[in-house]
Formats: sequence, structure tokens, C-alpha cells
Amino acid sequence: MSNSNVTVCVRFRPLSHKERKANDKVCFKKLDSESFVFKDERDEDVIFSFDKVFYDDAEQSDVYNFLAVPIVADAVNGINGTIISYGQTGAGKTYSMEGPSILHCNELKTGLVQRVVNDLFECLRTSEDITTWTVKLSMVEIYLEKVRDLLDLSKDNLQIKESKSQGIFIYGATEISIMNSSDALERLSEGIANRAVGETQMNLASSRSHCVYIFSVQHGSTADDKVRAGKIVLVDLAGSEKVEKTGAEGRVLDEAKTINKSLSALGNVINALTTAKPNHVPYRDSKLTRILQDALGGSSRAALLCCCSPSSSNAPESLSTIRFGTRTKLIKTLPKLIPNEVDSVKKPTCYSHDQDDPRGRAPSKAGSSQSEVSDLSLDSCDHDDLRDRILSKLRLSLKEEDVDLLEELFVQEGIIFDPNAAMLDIDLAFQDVASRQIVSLVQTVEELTETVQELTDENEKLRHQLEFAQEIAARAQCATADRSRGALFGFVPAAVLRPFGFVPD
Ligand SMILES: Nc1ncnc2c1ncn2[C@@H]1O[C@H](COP(=O)(O)OP(=O)(O)OP(=O)(O)O)[C@@H](O)[C@H]1O
Repeated sequence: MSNSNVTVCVRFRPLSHKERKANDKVCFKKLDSESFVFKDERDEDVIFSFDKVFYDDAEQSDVYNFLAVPIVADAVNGINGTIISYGQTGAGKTYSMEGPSILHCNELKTGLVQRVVNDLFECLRTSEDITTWTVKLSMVEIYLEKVRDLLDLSKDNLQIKESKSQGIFIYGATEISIMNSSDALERLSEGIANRAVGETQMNLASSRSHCVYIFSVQHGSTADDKVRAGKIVLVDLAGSEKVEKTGAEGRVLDEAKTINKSLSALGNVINALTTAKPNHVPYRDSKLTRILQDALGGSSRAALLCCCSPSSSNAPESLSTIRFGTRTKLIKTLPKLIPNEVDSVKKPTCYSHDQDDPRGRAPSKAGSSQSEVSDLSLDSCDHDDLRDRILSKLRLSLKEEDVDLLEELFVQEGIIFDPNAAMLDIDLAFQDVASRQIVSLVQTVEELTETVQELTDENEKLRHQLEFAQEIAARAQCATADRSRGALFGFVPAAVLRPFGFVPD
């Protein structure tokens, strides 16, 4: 494996029935499990090497074991991980991610997503140190630069935010608590079905949107009494083929352009990350790159699966996918992977070994579903305790009087001391109040600057008026003096008065 945080693999699917029938030739020559020969743009043989190459005989479990096992293990240790499938339409991205069906497929064909889920619960259940845990699922798709919640279709334009504690996250995305793998798979299939609903409603083809699965894991451990939080993000990207080749028109053309834009934004981010000292990495250029910011920027582990058609009729698209993989392999982020340790107020409230039934299912409350849609609820935390914890945390970095002021403001917000408030709400309320304070301070400074300017102008005006008044007064004084002198010595000739200074020379 490379010394990068990003593992890059290539997968050639088998020739399809149609390709076989058309007598298509295979466009690559296998060298070994890490390299192959492929003709470049000038029709010259080039050797390409990756962390691993999966050929048509590779099994789904091979891909999982190489690509995903380390990521699942890391997530349980509190390190975030992302797995991305990239390639042209029909190259095998969804097959690799989901297999032929998320719910109904045999062990051989089971995709990465199901295997991740199975292993995740297996790790949590069998670890002797882990006492309690929560696993949550969110599922969104990015279509025409909008983030749509696949677990709640009414949320069709979610925003991507960043916080110190959580990094990049999708604000307001539905999070479903899942108890075990079969529960997870049912929820996943609902999300996938929602994607299909969208497809018929909007006449979409799956390859025109990017699909993002997010599993958030939190667990407490007896070993060090710490709470760890890790995230596994799986991304099934839209097809990477060129617009010209699709012959698209109208809305389909717009879709293709948006996909191309977000994929080229992804390429630009990767290019920026492969330069020695990137000045600016354009994560904000698309929703996709923003969501992948943590994955590519070095704070988490990432794996890219470049899916290729083996057919010579798709050789240019496959070459472009391979080149994308080659560039990604050059990302040399420092492996600064620090486990996310969570403040104890976020302790997972959920499921322990004891609560599992023999099949690994946690008990459900009567009348409630196995899964519950929720945010990070703090229901186990006592109201006053929560307030004290938050305020003492704030006191570490702020002045006492500022904390008092914030306390007042938070109370006005009416969120922070609600024991049922989600940590996310608290975080956002804090950011909100802080940013409102900043905005109001900036406004105050602007107003003060304006007032100072007005006063300076006024002052200047008054100074002029004063000088003018002084001059008038001086002239009036002179005139009065002249008049009195005239009255006193009016009958005396000036020549007589001059030597005594009563008239000017
Ligand atoms: N490794 C594989 N083994 C067997 N069949 C495969 C493999 N990879 C892909 N296929 C088959 O090839 C076809 C296209 O694959 P898939 O739908 O995964 O492509 P895709 O890249 O996700 O396309 P799109 O971008 O349109 O969603 C499917 O019928 C799938 O079953």
C-alpha cells in the first residue's frame, strides 16, 4: 500500500453479454495483481500500477477485504473513512457497491455496502472493550448540485456545513439509528427505492446522480473510558463519460454538464492536493467535493475504486478513469489520523451486548419500529449537569464575563439548556449566536465609524463658522473703534492724530 491516506484500485468487470456478442476485444493486458498494460492516447503501451487491480475473476469479497476492511476497523477506532466508486456508466460502480440487489443476493455477489454493515456490527458485538454503541445511517444523493435526502424525500436541498467537532456534515439529513445489519439493509433498500422513485418522477437514470451512504458509529469502551466516533462514507458516483459522447440534449444535457462539472471539480481538488504545497484547494466548487473534503484532505482514510469496462469499444473512457486513478494516487496527505474522541456528554445511549437478542437484534419498544429516526439525543443527561459542562468548557477558552454574556444569549435562544436538544443544535446555536454577535459587533463598528466621520465633518464645519465669526467680530470691533475715534477726534485732522497712533499710517 502507498504511504498516502488514499488507496486506489482499478476493477475491470467481465465483458458483458452484449460486448461478447459484438466480439469486442479486451483492451488491457494483465501483468500482475497491481499492474496492467493499457494503450494510451497515442496508441502506445503504457504500464499502469495501483495498490491493487481486480480483474474479471475477482470476487466481491476480494474487493471488500482489500479496500474496506481497514476502513471499517478504523471507523470502530474513531477514524473516519470514505470509499468512492468512480467510472463511466455501466462500468460496475453500483455492482461493486451494492451487488445486484441490496437485499436479495447470494454471499458471492454481496456488495461493499452490505459487507461494511455486517462487519461493522460484528466488530461492535465481538469487541470485549466496547460496552455501548450507536450506529446511524444517512443516505443522500447529489443531483443537479442539490443534496436530496433519500430517507426523507421532502428534504430536497440540504446544506453542507462544517463544525469543529464534526468536520463536514450534511445539516438536517435524516439519521436513522440502526440496531443490526438486517435492520440496516432494510433501511438501505428503502433509500435505494426512494432513489428509484426519484428516477421515475424526474425521469432520472441512477448514473446521473451521486449517491452517498453515511454510517456514523459511536461507542464507549471499558478500556479507557473514552467515547469514540467514526464515520464511514460510501459514494457511488455518477457516470464519468464525456458529454459529447452521450449526445445529450435539453435537461439531460444540463444533467451531464453538472455531473461533468462536479467530477472535474473533484479532479481539480485532486490536482491541488497533489501539488507540493497547495495554496488553495477548491473544495467549495461543488457539493460533491465539499462532502468529500475530509476524506481527501487528510483527516480520514479514503479508498477509490476505479471501475472500468474491459471492452475496447470503451477504451477511451477506461483510459480516462485510469488516469483519474493515477492522479489520485499522487495525493500524499500526511497520515495524521487521529481518533475522534467525543465529549462525554455525547456518550452513546444505545445498545450493548446485553441488550442484543441471540440474533444480534436489540430489543424494540412495544409499538415502535426497530429503527428510530433521531438526532444525537441527550436524554440521558441531566439538565443542570449539561449546562455546567457546557459553561465550564466555554470558560476554558473565553473570559468569565463573556461566558456570562453567552449564557444569557443562549438562554434567550432557548435551546442550549433544553436537555432534549441535539448536540448538533447546540453546536449550531453556539455558532449562530457567535456569528450574530460578530455581525452585530461589525455593524456597531461601522456605525461608530460613520458617527466619528459625521462628528469630524461637523467639527470642521463649526471650526469654519467659528473662524468666520471671529473675523466678523474682529472687523466689528475695528469698526466700532474707528467710530469712537471719529466721535472723539472727528474735528482733529488726521495728520495731527497720526503721531499718537490714533489713525493708521
Ligand atoms: N464485476 C462484475 N461482475 C459481474 N457483473 C458485473 C460486474 N460489474 C458490473 N457488472 C454488471 O454490469 C452492468 C453495469 O454495472 P453497474 O450498474 O454496476 O454500472 P455502473 O457503473 O453503476 O453504471 P451507472 O453509472 O449507470 O449506474 C450490470 O448489469 C452489472 O450487473
